[in-house]
Amino acid sequence: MNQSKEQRILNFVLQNAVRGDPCSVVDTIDKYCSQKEWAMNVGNEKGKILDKTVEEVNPSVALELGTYCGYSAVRISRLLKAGARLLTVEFNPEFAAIAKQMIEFAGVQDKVKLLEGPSQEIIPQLKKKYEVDTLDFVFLDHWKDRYTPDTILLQECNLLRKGSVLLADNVIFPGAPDFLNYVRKSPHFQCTNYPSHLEYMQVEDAMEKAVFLG
Ligand SMILES: CCCNc1ncnc2c1ncn2[C@@H]1O[C@H](/C=C/CNC(=O)c2cc(-c3ccc(F)cc3)cc(O)c2O)[C@H](C)[C@H]1O
Ligand SMILES: [Mg+2]
Repeated sequence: MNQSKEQRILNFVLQNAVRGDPCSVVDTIDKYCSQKEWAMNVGNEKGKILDKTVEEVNPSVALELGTYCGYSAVRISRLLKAGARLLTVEFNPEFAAIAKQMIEFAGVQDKVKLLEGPSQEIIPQLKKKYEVDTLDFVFLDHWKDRYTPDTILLQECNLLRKGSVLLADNVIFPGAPDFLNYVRKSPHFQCTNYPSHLEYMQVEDAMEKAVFLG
């Protein structure tokens, strides 16, 4: 049975990155996906916007929707202070298994909890089952038509507090038009757009930051 692209990415990391070094894992994925096979990791250009936002927020509790291979989970968790944690949600078991190995190889497993299942089921469990009070930071990078329903669900579950920061990937390409419409029209969010480019390509893309106002 021939390997999946995601398995090939993981193997390339296991053979070429430095175990326990999250930066080398991120750089090695970027090397593979820019030179050999494109994949939908946030990439290095938008990754720098993600880094800056995470450093600004300095979250104690962060949530990621759409783990995929674990690129942004490793990228985010490498910046977290001692004791801080990232909860990352992935409903595809094959991708969850890849991401788990990626996270462990990078040595960030103590900071990252991978929750396997659909976000619409996991989000309502965060308070009771995963002992979350409120979320300081949320990275949205799953199916683009799920950004809005999950943002509404986060509010309904009282998981956002005044100052909680949402950062959404791909608001230009593939695009998340209803999400942009929702957060920019809502009196509960203060939005900022960060123009960039699609990972590993010269296609325009952007990230949107939406700060919850309470
Ligand atoms: C209903 C379940 C919802 N709840 C869910 N709960 C848990 N996990 C979920 C849920 N919904 C999805 N996931 C997981 O998240 C991942 C999905 C990620 C999706 N990302 C894109 O589609 C994209 C496309 C392009 C792109 C650009 C140019 C192109 F030409 C082609 C593609 C670029 C990009 O940067 C992109 O992030 C993973 C594959 C999938 O299993
Ligand atoms: Mg993306």
